[in-house]
Amino acid sequence: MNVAAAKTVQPGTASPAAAPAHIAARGLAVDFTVQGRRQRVLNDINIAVPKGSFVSLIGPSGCGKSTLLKAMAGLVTPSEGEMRVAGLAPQEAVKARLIGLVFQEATLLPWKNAIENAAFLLMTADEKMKRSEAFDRAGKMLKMVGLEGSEKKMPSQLSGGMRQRVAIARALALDPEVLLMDEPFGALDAITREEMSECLLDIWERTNKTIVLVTHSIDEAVLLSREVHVMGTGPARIIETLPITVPHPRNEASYADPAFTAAENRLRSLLIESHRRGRK
Ligand SMILES: Nc1ncnc2c1ncn2[C@@H]1O[C@H](COP(=O)(O)OP(=O)(O)OP(=O)(O)O)[C@@H](O)[C@H]1O
Repeated sequence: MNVAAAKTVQPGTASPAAAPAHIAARGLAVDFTVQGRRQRVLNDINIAVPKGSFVSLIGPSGCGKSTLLKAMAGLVTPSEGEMRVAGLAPQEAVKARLIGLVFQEATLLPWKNAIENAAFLLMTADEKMKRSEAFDRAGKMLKMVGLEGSEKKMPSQLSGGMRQRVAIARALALDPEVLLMDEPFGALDAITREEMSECLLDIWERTNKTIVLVTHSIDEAVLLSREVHVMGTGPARIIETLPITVPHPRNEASYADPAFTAAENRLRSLLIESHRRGRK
C-alpha cells in the first residue's frame, strides 16, 4: 500500500481525499525470540492511518494484531522498517502524551474511586497540575463516557462496562491525539458491548481523535471504522484494507444499511479464508 496515498473519508461522506498519515508503518517487521529461536510475527506491514480516522485491525487469533498495536504504542521495537506516530518514533509520541491506551482489562486502582482513577494518569504525567484541575478534566471525561453521577463509586461498585468507561475516560483525560484500543470490549456481554461501541462512536465524532481498535467483532469493526485492515497469519501481514462506506451518523439503524451488510460479508469471507490458510 502506498503510504502517501492514504485514503480518508470524513464522517458523513464517502469520498476519499488525500491526507497525511497520522500513524504510518513502512515495511514493518517484528521478530520475537522464544527459547533461543527467532520467530517473525509481523512481516512487511504498511499502514497509513489519516489524522482523525477510525480504523480497526481484525484477523485470526494469534495473527499479530496486538503486536502491531503495541508497535504503534512503542511497547514493541520493530526488527525492520519503521513506525511513526504524528511524525515521531512511538516512544517519543508517548512522552509527548500523544498516545492514549485502552486494554481489555480496565486495570483500575481498586482503592481509588472512579474520578480518582480517571485523573490518575493525568496527575502522574504532570506533577505540577493542581488536583482540582485534574479532577475537573477527569470529571468532564467521565461525563463524556456516560458516568456522570458515578464519580465517587469504587471500582468494586462498577459493572465491567462501567469500569471500561473509566479506563477510556482515564486515557482521554490526557487529551491524546491517538487512542489505541486492544479489544476494549472483549470481556463484556453482547448488549453492553453494543452500548460501548455507540459510546465510542460518539466520542470519536465529538473529539475527532485518531483511533485504532483491535477487535474480533466484525459488527463492531464495521459500525465504528472508516477502514478495516484484515490481517493474515504466518507471519502476519495485511491481506486487505476495506474502506467502510456506511453513511454517518452511524447508530443502531446502520446495521440494516446495505453497505453494512456488504462490508460484513466481505470481512467474514476474508476471515474464513485467513483462518483456513492459518490451519494449513
Ligand atoms: N512477547 C512475546 N514474546 C514471544 N512471542 C510473542 C510475544 N507476544 C506475542 N507473541 C506471539 O506473537 C504472535 C502474535 O501475538 P498477538 O498477541 O499479537 O496476536 P493477536 O492477533 O493479537 O491474538 P489474539 O487475537 O488472540 O489476541 C503469537 O504467536 C504470540 O504467541
